[in-house]
Amino acid sequence: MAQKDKYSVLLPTYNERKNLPIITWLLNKTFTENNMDWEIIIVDDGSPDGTQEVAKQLQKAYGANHIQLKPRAGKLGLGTAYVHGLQFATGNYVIIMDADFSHHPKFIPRMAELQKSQNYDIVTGTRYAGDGGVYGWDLKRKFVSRGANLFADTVLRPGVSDLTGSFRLYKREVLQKVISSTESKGYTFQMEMMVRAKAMGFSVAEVPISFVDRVYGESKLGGDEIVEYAKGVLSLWMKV
Ligand SMILES: Nc1nc2c(ncn2[C@@H]2O[C@H](COP(=O)(O)OP(=O)(O)O[C@H]3O[C@H](CO)[C@@H](O)[C@H](O)[C@@H]3O)[C@@H](O)[C@H]2O)c(=O)[nH]1
Ligand SMILES: [Mg+2]
Repeated sequence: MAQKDKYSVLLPTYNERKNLPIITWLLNKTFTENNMDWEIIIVDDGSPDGTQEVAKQLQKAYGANHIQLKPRAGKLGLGTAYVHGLQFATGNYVIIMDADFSHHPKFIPRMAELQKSQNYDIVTGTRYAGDGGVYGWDLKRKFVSRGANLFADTVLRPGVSDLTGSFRLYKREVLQKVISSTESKGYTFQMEMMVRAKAMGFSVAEVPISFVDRVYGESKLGGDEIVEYAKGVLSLWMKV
């Protein structure tokens, strides 16, 4: 008999003490209601706000079979947080998402269903197709995000509507292959992953999602990340 599918969620956190209990509760609810096997791998980068203490409480509440804690000593960036977390994933599918409930777990069953329908390698959430959208960002942040997508799309033509978004479902071995060829460390990571996945011939489907800006805490996206991103697009253009 085939083994039952299991979904491993990689959840990078930096100062998400207030968000973590709610996102965990929502994930548990979604997976339980949809009869899906699950685990969450929390990769906390030594958050000064005590995120790890909260994570330990959650592990007690939901069980170590559902919550793995895989912290790192300091803030080493979003891209490498996924690389770190992936080593511990026991599921045959891996979901990456943000911990600040900008990515609502309610989209996960839809992503899983679409994946199954044609055995897709990757299903990505998109803010920029169908009834997807962004809520709560100011004009400047919207402009930066749109501009970043347009820039990469024009230069690299991967044919995916949301390149910088990070709500995605992968077959585990596909994520392993793509991640091992990816060089970016920070926010550029998502875009590089998708461009490389397409270049490697993996199939990608899209689910429109609504991205809602965080309620608690602050975004960690800074000006230097934007410069890194532009550099990342151009260096991929030379390579892929
Ligand atoms: N472990 C770890 N986690 C991090 C780090 N930097 C950010 N995070 C975590 O990564 C998630 C996203 O970070 P945010 O700071 O909330 O990102 P955002 O500004 O809302 O950006 C969103 O949009 C970007 C552009 O579309 C996306 O690239 C990004 O992934 C995210 O979806 C959150 O769970 C945050 O705690 C880090 O260095 N280390
Ligand atoms: Mg956020």
